[in-house]
Amino acid sequence: MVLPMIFGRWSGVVGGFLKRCLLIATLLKRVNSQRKTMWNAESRCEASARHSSGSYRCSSRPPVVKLLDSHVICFDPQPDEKPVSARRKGVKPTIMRRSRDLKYAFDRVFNENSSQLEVFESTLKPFINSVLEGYNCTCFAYGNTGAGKTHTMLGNREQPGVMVLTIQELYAQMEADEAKKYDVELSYLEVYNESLRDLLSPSTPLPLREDNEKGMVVVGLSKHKPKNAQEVFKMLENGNAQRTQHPTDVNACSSRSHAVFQILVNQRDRAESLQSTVKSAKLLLIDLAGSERATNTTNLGERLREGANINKSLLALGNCINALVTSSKNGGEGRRCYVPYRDSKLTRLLKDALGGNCRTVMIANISPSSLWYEDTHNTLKYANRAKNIKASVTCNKTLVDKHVSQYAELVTVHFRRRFGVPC
Ligand SMILES: Nc1ncnc2c1ncn2[C@@H]1O[C@H](COP(=O)(O)OP(=O)(O)OP(=O)(O)O)[C@@H](O)[C@H]1O
Repeated sequence: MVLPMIFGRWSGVVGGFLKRCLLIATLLKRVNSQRKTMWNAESRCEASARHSSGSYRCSSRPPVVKLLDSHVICFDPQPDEKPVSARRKGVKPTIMRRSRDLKYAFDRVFNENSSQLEVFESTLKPFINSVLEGYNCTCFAYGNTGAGKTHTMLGNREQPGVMVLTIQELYAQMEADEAKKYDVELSYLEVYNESLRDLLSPSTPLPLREDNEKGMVVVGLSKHKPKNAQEVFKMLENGNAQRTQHPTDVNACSSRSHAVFQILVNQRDRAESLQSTVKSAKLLLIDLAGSERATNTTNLGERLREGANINKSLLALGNCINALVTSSKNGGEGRRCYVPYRDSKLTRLLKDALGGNCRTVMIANISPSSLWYEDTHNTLKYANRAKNIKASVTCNKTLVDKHVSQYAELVTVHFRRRFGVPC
């Protein structure tokens, strides 16, 4: 069933830490060339079927958001003025509540007709070059349950999401680069009810440890070395089949866990020399579970417990964002704020992505329906705050000197190449 636009889903993108200045710079505070915060915002509305059982039956009220242009979205807009003739006849306005007319600006706000490709091009595509240059990057989708996060991140066969498009583009660029040798390692896990589970090699809950050099390490997480994009898609599919999803009254296929897909790209020069540059970068693609109000749902038992854990971790994420924003504001004056990363597994995992050496793009998915009035407002406030986080990013590059014992081997290789002797 195709429903009118008003009942569809809107998804938004708030992007951050992009080095290139894409869009609305006016709201963004720049520090220096290495410390720039950029955020994108997108909003899309889908004229698609909606799971609308029980209390989620579609409303005929006007949408609670209005796109002013590709950078600004208005929450709770003033209702359009009624024609004078209608007012004279005593026709009541359709919206009785006081309009707040709040405007939020982001790097990019998409409309209901934006394709997955457009979303990808404004969010993750610029990150592919960054990853190949040795910068850590993260993309995560945030929003209330049923707002379209999984659709944006994973999509489906007809409309592949940004994760799929990113993998495709990443492999295309690596294969086209003849000067470098790439080595890809990936892992896929979920945070379910505050425990970590491997999605590619199901096991008991995994512990999380902090390592001085490697950052956060999930002990026992399986690592895989795909040879091409097709193998990555297969792993992604297998992992998604293992992910905890259950129908709720909001979403027939609701994600009950946060899914974290990690790709580690190592690269070095193909040409043999005594000194070579090794670059490595981590790309995290995260589909967060959706926030849900117990009063807005009829979830009971296990679903209610899952919902409470999801909300708890998203609240912890919000607290970290608040603290990081305060730190960014105080940064210049030397006052740093305590960031409560340890409040949840999710924030511990995302520590580097949020406040470390990482470029991050946040995708904020929202619904235009007045049924989600408070949730949509919260998502916009969340994203609006997050765009003020400033990151300091550096390239993960090491110069490797060959050991003397390897010199003889190198000389032989050069000699053979020069005289056409097969190695
Ligand atoms: N842009 C879109 N185009 C077409 N269908 C969409 C779009 N956004 C969402 N949907 C559909 O809406 C439903 C709910 O979306 P989705 O599962 O992505 O929500 P979610 O935010 O991930 O929810 P949860 O947090 O509960 O997992 C799905 O059936 C999905 O296919």
